Amino acid sequence: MSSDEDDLPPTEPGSPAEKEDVEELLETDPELENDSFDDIQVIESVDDKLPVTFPEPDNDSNNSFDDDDVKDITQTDTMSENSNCIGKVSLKTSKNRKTKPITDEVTKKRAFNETLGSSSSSSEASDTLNDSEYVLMDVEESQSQKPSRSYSLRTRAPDNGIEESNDPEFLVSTFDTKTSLRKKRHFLDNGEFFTDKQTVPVDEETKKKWAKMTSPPPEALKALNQFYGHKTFREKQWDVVRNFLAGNDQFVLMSTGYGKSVCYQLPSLLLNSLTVVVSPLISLMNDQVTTLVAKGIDAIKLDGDSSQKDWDRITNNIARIRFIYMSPEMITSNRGLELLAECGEYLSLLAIDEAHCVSQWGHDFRSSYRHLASIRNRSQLCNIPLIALTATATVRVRGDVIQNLKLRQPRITTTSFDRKNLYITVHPSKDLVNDLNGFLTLDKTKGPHFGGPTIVYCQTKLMVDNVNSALRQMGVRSAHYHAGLTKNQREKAHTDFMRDKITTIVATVAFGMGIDKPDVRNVIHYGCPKDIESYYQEMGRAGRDGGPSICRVFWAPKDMITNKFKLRNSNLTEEVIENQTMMLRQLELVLSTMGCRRFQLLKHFDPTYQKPAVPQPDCCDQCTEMLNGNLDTSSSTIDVSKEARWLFQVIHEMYSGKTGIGKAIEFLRGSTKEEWRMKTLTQKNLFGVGKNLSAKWWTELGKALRLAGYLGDVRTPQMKFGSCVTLTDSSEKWFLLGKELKVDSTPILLQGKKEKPPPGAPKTPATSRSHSAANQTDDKKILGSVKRLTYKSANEDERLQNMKVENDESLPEKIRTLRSRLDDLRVEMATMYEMAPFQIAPNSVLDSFANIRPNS
Ligand SMILES: Nc1ncnc2c1ncn2[C@@H]1O[C@H](COP(=O)(O)OP(=O)(O)OP(=O)(O)O)[C@@H](O)[C@H]1O
Repeated sequence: MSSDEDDLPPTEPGSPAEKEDVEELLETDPELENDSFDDIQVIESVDDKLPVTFPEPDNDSNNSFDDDDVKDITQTDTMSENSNCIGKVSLKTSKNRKTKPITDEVTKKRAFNETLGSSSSSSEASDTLNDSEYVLMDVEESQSQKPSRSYSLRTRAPDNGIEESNDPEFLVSTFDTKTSLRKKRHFLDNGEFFTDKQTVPVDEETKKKWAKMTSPPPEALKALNQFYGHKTFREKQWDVVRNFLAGNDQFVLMSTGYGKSVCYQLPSLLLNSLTVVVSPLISLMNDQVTTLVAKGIDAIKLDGDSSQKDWDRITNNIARIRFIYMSPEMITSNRGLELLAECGEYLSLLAIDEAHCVSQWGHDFRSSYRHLASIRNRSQLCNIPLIALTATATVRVRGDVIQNLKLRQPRITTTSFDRKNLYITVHPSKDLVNDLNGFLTLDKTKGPHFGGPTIVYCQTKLMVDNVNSALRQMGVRSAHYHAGLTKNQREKAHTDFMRDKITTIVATVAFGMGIDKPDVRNVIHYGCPKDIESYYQEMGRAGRDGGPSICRVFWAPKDMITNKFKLRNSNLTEEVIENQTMMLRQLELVLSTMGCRRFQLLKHFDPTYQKPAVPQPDCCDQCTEMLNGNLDTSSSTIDVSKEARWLFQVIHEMYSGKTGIGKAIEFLRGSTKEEWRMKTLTQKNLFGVGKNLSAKWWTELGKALRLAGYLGDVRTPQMKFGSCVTLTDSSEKWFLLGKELKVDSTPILLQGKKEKPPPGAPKTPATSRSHSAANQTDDKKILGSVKRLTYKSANEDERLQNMKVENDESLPEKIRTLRSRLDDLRVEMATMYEMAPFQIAPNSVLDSFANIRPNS
C-alpha cells in the first residue's frame, strides 16, 4: 500500500533552518489553549524615552518608545486635585516613594493596586517584584489611604434611577483595580464625555410588545445611544434583541467586528437584569469587563484566580450586577452552577461567546466548551434563553454547536461574512526586509509605518522576534508579543499599541482575541496562517471602525508543508486532522487562486455565496489586476473535464481506493513502474494518456478536485502518514452524467494547460504577472469595454488615500497641520486619561473636524 506522496510530510525536515522552524512550531503557545495573560492593566514601565535615533533591536524589551509618561503626571495631578476620587491617593503616595528612580505615575498606579488588593495580585505581584525597574509602594502607607477613598459609581437601581453606591468593596471588584478605569470614571462622573445614563423600564407587557416590533422602539434606540454611543442598530442587531425578548434560544453568526456585544448586552441593560457570559479567554473577559465598567455598567469576571471575596461580592450585590463573565470551566463547575442557581430571578440570559469553540469542526475547538450542555440540565435554568454567538462557523459547525449546547428551536441570525472594507492582497515571501520595506510610509512624528496601526502575525515566536527586529532596524516603532515574553512585556506592548505609542505590533496569534482597537488599518500575516478560518478571524481585526483597511499575506509553499507536518504530528483524531487539512487546503486556494480571493474565502463559510460577475474594485489584488487588464478574467476557473475523467477512471479501475494519487498519476503519465498493471483494453488506452502534463500539474489537479469534493481521502489505521484517494458521490455522478468540469484555477493548473509558446514569443499576461501589488503596472489594457478604463486600483481609491491623509501633498497645508495637531492632542488626552486615542475620538471625527473646521 502506498501513501499519498503529495501529502506526505518530509520524514526529516531538510535544512537545519527548516528543522528549527518545525521544532519551533511544535512548541505551542500556551495562550492558544489556556490563556493566562490575565488582565491587561497599567503600563508597568515608564522611564523609557523616545529614542533620538532608532534603537537597535532589543528582543527582550518593548520599552523603547515612551515619551509622554512623565509629562502627563502634572496633568493627572491637577485633575486629581479637583476631584474627590482616587487621584488623591496617588498624589500622596507619589511623594513618599522609595529612592529608586521611578516616576510619580508608576508610584501612583502601584499605590492603587496595593491599596485595592488587585484580584490578580498574587501572580502579578511576583511578576512585578522580579522586574527591577519598579519599586513596590510601601503597603502600610497605601493602606492608610484606604479610608480617604471616595467613589461615585452610578448603578442602575430597580426604579431605574441613578443611585450612588455605598459599597466600596463592590466598587473595588467592579473597578478591577485599574487606575485607568478610575480616570474614566472621573470623566463619567464629571459628565465630560457621557451624560447621565439610565435604563428604561420594561415590564412584561412592554417586553411582549417589543418582541413583535420589527423596528426598534425609541427607548431601545435611546439605550443604544446612551450606553454605546450608536445612533442606529446595525442590520439584525435589533432582531437578536427582540428574539431574546420573546424568550427564544438563538444562534448568532455575525462577521468579525460586526457588533455581537450589543446583541447580548443590551437585553440586560433594558431589563435591569443579569446576563452571564461564557468567554474562552481571560484577556477577552477583561477587555469586555473593562469596557462595560468604563461605561458605568456593573460587570465582573470570575475565573480560576477569583477569590472568595469576589464570589461573596457577587452574591451580596446580585441585584445590581448586569454582567458576570465566566470561563467555561468555571461556569460548569459545581460552584459555577450553584451561582447560576442563586442568581434566580435576576438572571435573564446566558450568552456563549465565541461559540465555534464548541465544535471540533471549527478552527478553535476547546474541550471545556463541550461541557456547557450541562447548564441546560439544571431545571432552574431551563427557562433562561441561551444565545450562542460566533463570527466563524460553517454550516457543519453551526449544527454541531446547536446540538451540543442543546439549543431549543433556536432562532438563527446570520449576517454576511463579507467585510467589504477589507482589501485582501497576497505576496510571495522572499526576503523579510525587502518584502516589508516597500509598504512603509515615512512620517515625521510616527517614523516609518504601514499607514496606520498594524498587526503583523507570525506563526512562531522565533519569527515574531525576527520580524520585530527587522522592523525596528528599519525604524518602525514596533513591539513584539508572544508567550515567551514576561507578562509585563506583553502588557506594555499591548497598552502601547492601544494608545498609539507604537504603530506596529508583531505577534503570534495569541494577540488579538478580545482586542477591540477599531482603527487597525493593516493586518499582515508574515508566513501562512494556520487555516482558512483562523485567517478570517485574524484578518477581521482590521478595520473594525468600518474604515478601509488592508490584509496582506506573505507566504511560500513551504509554509503549507510545515503546517501539514504540524497537523500530522498533533494529537488530534483522524477525523479532525482530515477536517483541518481541508481547511488548510481551502486557505491554499485563497492564497494561490488566479481568481477573486474574497470569493474563495467567503465560499468556505457560505457555499451559496455568488461569485461577482465582474471583478470588483477594492476587493483583492487579483480583482485589481483583472480590472487593470493584467490578468485574464476568464482565468479564475479552468475546464479540466478531459483530464478529470481520465483520473477518475484510473483511480476507480486500477487502484480502487487502495493507493495515494501518486500511483494514478504515474500510470497516466506512462511510468514504466506502473506499466505491468495494464490488463484490459481501456487500461491500455489510459496508460500514458496524460504524459504531456507534468506530475506537478496532475498533483495540483488532484488537490483542486479534492477541494471541489470530487475526490476523497481514506486512511486506514495502519497508515502513519498520507492517505489513499477515492472517488466521491459527486465524481461518480459526474462521471455518469457530467459534461463539463471546471475547478478553481491556480498558476500551476493554468500554465500547465497552456500550449508551450514558441521560443521568443511574448509572455501572456497571466504568466508575466508579478504577485506584488506594489509592482502594478500603469499600462492598463482594456478588457472588453471602455468602462474598464475608469476603474481604479485599490491603492488609488479615495477612501484608501484618506488613510494617508498626512502625506497627501495636494491637501492644503492648513488642513494637514490641523489634522496632525488634532492627532497630537488626542494622543495627549489619551495619555492623560490612560485611554486609547480612539476612545477619545475616532479618526472619522478628527477628519471631519479638520475638514469642516467648526468655529463654535
Ligand atoms: N449599531 C452599531 N453602530 C455602530 N457601531 C457599532 C454598532 N454595534 C457595534 N458597533 C461597533 O462595532 C465594533 C465591533 O463590535 P464588537 O466588539 O461587539 O464586535 P464583535 O462582533 O464581537 O466582533 P469580533 O467577533 O471580531 O470580536 C465596535 O467598535 C462597536 O463599537
